[in-house]
Amino acid sequence: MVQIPEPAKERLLHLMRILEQAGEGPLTSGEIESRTGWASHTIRKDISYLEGDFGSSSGYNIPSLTRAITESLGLNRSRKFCVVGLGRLGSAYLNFSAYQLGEFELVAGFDSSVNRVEILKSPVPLYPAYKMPEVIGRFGIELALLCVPEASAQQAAEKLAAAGIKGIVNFAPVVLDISQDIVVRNVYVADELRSLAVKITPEGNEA
Ligand SMILES: NC(=O)c1ccc[n+]([C@@H]2O[C@H](COP(=O)([O-])OP(=O)(O)OC[C@H]3O[C@@H](n4cnc5c(N)ncnc54)[C@H](O)[C@@H]3O)[C@@H](O)[C@H]2O)c1
Repeated sequence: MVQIPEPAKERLLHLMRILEQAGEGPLTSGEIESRTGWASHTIRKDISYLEGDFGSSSGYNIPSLTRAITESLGLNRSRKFCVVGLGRLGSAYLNFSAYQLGEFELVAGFDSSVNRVEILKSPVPLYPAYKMPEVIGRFGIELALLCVPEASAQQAAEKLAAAGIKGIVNFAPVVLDISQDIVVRNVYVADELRSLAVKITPEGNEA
């Protein structure tokens, strides 16, 4: 199988979201360019990593291209995930409707506060944090959204690692020090704002 470079994978994931919203199609590389700002040759190069025939002169066939991206990126099977830390942020993710879209299945929530677990209304079962090893193993949970305070994040991540979790989306503003076998994505709003600020600041302008 062709090795797809990481930046191309990121763009293909973004393209998948565009395809999901594009309706019947077909969709031309020019239309993709105008929605993303990526150069047409970059789009064509990214799509060339995929196996199959999606058409291109009059536009890409949306269902075929979506299927090819899904298969090439290994997204063609369902994965179970949990939310750890059920405060303001974590409890919002418990009810996020996008999870009903398919490939990710929310199966459990955990919090160190037994009281929180008992009072919160949730579409999935909630457990005290000490049950993470048992529940994660029993359901085969692969991924976790980590929504605990900064001071608890490292310890909670270590517990998730010991329980066999494979990937963590870390919302706490701390860089986790855990096994490199576990994939971590850090999601910080402050970083996104910084990234915007960098982009809108003219080069060399220190103000
Ligand atoms: N990434 C972002 O852009 C962004 C935005 C907002 C908040 N945050 C971060 O998200 C985290 C959660 O924020 P919040 O406002 O929901 O906090 P919160 O205080 O409302 O909730 C935290 C929850 O985590 C639980 N908890 C604490 N230690 C735990 C552990 N070891 N195991 C399981 N549960 C544990 C607490 O009982 C509490 O219910 C914080 O680190 C915050 O800085 C990030």
